[in-house]
Amino acid sequence: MISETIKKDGPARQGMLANVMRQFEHAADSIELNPNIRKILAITNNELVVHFPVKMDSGEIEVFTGYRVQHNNALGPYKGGLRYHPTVDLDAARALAMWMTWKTALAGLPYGGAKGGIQIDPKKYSNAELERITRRFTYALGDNIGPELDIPAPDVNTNSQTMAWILDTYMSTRTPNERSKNLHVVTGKPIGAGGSEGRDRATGFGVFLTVKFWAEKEKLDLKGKTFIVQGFGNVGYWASWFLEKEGAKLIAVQDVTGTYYNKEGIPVDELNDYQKSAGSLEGYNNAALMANDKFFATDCDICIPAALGNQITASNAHDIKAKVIAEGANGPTDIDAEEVLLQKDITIIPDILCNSGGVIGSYFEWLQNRNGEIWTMDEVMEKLEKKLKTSFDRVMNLSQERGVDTRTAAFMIAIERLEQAYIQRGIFP
Ligand SMILES: NC(=O)C1=CN([C@@H]2O[C@H](COP(=O)(O)OP(=O)(O)OC[C@H]3O[C@@H](n4cnc5c(N)ncnc54)[C@H](O)[C@@H]3O)[C@@H](O)[C@H]2O)C=CC1
Ligand SMILES: O=C(O)CCC(=O)C(=O)O
Repeated sequence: MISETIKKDGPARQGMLANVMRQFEHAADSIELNPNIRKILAITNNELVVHFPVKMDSGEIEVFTGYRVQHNNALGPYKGGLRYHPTVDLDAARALAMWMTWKTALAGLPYGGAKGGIQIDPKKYSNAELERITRRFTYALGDNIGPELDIPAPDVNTNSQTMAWILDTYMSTRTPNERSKNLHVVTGKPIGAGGSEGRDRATGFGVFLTVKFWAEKEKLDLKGKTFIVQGFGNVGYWASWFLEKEGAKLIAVQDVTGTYYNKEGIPVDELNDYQKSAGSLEGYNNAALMANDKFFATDCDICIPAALGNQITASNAHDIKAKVIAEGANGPTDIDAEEVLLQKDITIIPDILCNSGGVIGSYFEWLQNRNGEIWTMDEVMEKLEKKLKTSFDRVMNLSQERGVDTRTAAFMIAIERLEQAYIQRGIFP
């Protein structure tokens, strides 16, 4: 049981799991969540750990460890990304799966929450090896994923190509008659393989939209505002692209190789072109190198963590100067940092709201595959904006009405939706 694991290890274990559990417990207290439902939501439904062998280019065999944690499916099939990273383990997958449950519930989607991945540093492997690793992982997951059961999507170090390999491998295990009915086993696919227009940019677009809604609420103009971005991958790039288009200026960016600063502004597409040719931001010379631990202290209006969890901590939160933190990443702010930020009156657009454009885009892809439809980019973006605006307003209104912080408000809406589902089904009157 998750709660027991955390209690046993005590407060010294400040991982993402401890954070999500404390966020959950705080919101559950605030809505006086039915104690029986609380027990159910505090644990994961299923946890799968697989070890699978793969032949490397050298001919040697390596054995990899993969995870898929399915937290809850009261509202629909499990949904959530697959991460390829050395930090992926059972606790990370549990935490990220729980966040998915709250995220899909808050967005009003017919989904539950799951997450998984492989404990691997993908940079060490060739493309051909990554393809074989992904295909063997898919075999190992077997019938634990499926278009109406558990639908993976991209996350850190996975992309549309990874999803296409999973789709192809999964389909090869179906009978010929079933194959075309399984396109929606994964989302975030390339367009030609059943993907949706707009899913590539959906998360970053959603991050941008929530910043735009915040600015409108505060009666601020985004034109001329400065922003910093940690992580220049799928989420960081697209969030930057849309913000720049609105007239805001990217002045600092950090990736795994370092931190790059230019107070005159860093052109987003130029930076992306550089990254595409160089493989990372390393060596980008239209910006000065800056100490990594000074990144969050940069003088700016908007701060977008869009990399890994637990990046904003008690040790750097005091120095943050931004007026708003838009959490593109999952779990970037730990509990202690959150207290500091709230005291400093910095607005947090919480991850389960801020980055929910991704799973909303995935839902649109899944619906199109399921119904044999193809939507245009404009349709996708319009529907996404409408859904996000509804969520954003609900969170901000509840936060104001109940006098709670924005994260707690977002969790309250999500958890109440789940509570209602259990009660209406008559299991826990
Ligand atoms: N891809 C998606 O649709 C969604 C992603 N997210 C979350 O957004 C975050 C980023 O995901 P993606 O952009 O998809 O990943 P990605 O793999 O495309 O990019 C990750 C970026 O983070 C950087 N990074 C990695 N470790 C770092 C470190 N220690 N310090 C600074 N930068 C570091 C990498 O260099 C890279 O620029 C993750 O937390 C993910 O869970 C959330 C919702 C959906
Ligand atoms: O698109 C999806 O299904 C989920 C993406 C994801 O992993 C996330 O929102 O954290």
